[in-house]
Amino acid sequence: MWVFVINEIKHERVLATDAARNDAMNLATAFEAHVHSVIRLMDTVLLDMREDVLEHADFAGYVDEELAVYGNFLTQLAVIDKDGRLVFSNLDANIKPVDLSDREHFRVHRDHPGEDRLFISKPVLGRVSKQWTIQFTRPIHQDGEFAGVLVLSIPTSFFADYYQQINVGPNGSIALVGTDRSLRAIAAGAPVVGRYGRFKVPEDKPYFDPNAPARGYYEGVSAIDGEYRLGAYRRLADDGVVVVVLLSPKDFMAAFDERRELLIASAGIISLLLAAVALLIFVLSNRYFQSTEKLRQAHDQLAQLANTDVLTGVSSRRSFLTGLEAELARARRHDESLSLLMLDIDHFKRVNDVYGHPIGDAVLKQFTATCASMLRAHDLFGRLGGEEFAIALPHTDLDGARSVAEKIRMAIEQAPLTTAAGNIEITVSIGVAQTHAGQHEIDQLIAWADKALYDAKHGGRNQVRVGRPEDEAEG
Ligand SMILES: Nc1nc2c(ncn2[C@@H]2O[C@H](COP(=O)(O)OP(=O)(O)OP(=O)(O)O)[C@@H](O)[C@H]2O)c(=O)[nH]1
Repeated sequence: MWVFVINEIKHERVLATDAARNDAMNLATAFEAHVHSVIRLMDTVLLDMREDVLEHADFAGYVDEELAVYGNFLTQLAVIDKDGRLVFSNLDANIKPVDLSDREHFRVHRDHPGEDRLFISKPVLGRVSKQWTIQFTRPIHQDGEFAGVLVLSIPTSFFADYYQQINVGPNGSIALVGTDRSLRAIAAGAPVVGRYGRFKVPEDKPYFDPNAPARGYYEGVSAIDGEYRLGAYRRLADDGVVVVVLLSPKDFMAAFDERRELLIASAGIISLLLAAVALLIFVLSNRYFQSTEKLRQAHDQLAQLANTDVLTGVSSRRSFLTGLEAELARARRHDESLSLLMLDIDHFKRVNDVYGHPIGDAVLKQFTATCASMLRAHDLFGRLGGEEFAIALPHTDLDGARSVAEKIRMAIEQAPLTTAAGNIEITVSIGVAQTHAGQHEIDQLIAWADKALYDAKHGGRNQVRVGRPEDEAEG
């Protein structure tokens, strides 16, 4: 999810920047058209008035008529003679000649007497008008000689006020820059108007390069206020001016910043929710596994209890019979012998009667321990009930089984069992039966072993008897 959010933010940043570049260029294109038409208009007025000046000795009346057409926005029409003296201004009928020979808009025409071209000056503080104005000038020629300069002034605010109406954001600006690096007009948040005339736009701007395209983008830090901006420019090469639109990321990235914060906040909330859900799942599953584990342990305990005789620790009757069935099946599969011993302690009742039931229990435990010590790991030993036990001997034929039974009988007879009531001697009677390749059922095998045990008891006890299938048949 965070990968998506980061990619989305990157993508939207690119989109916001692209949109700002488009906006800047669209504005620059619109202002270029505006500047172009203003310049053409100024030049037309200049040319008309020059005709009036040249053709009418009392041209002042014609000038007033012409200026009235354009309302207030033309500040002044002035005539400078060939020596640079201001000899006419529509603002002051009784003007005293003012020396303007140092002004660029005079010198540029005087120094190129063969040329009749429009010149647009940088803003100057008018010595008569007392306003910051831009001068549109044309030379006056009489009899092929340079005779002076006609000056039409408009206030810098003419452009700036117009630009100010356009929303370029609180930190954006629109400027009309001369290719001589002086600002002609600017509408911006920064207070730069008072610096007209002194301020020079840094020369590293791409639009000052005569080989650069007439329109383009650039970005960088403003020389006026040090703020980073994205710019679009359009150059009017013939008129020596460039229209520059500067937009600030503070403005055009504001919507993007809001959206980025929204995206990050949303992703954060979703992450927290996912973490909470993951934690919940972890806690629940942990509890589930814990309870499952407890259940499994309880189940194992129950199975253990069900399969084991509590007193002696040997297999319970049910478990022993299940094991015996499995061994019969295995003997059947592997064509092997399987023998069964049935054991019954002789006169066990007397032990209980003489020593008490707890001592009887202790005797039972020691009896099973003695028997178990004589068995192999895969032999089965179970308590069928009371003092009656059974032992299954896999892979064991009748001789082998009889031998095991005899060893057990002797061990019980010879090893008196140690109890709290002293040593107690007991004996055991054992019946043996055998089947080969599992060809008989479990009940039959048990019956034969039972019969052999019965024989041992009636034969005098403390002995081993063998029950054979043929005995059953004969019996
Ligand atoms: N202490 C104790 N005695 C038990 C337990 N289970 C059975 N008995 C006793 O074992 C005795 C079995 O007696 P009988 O079946 O008469 O046989 P016996 O006395 O062993 O005589 P024979 O089998 O004929 O040699 C009974 O007194 C039962 O109460 C037990 O778990 N603990």
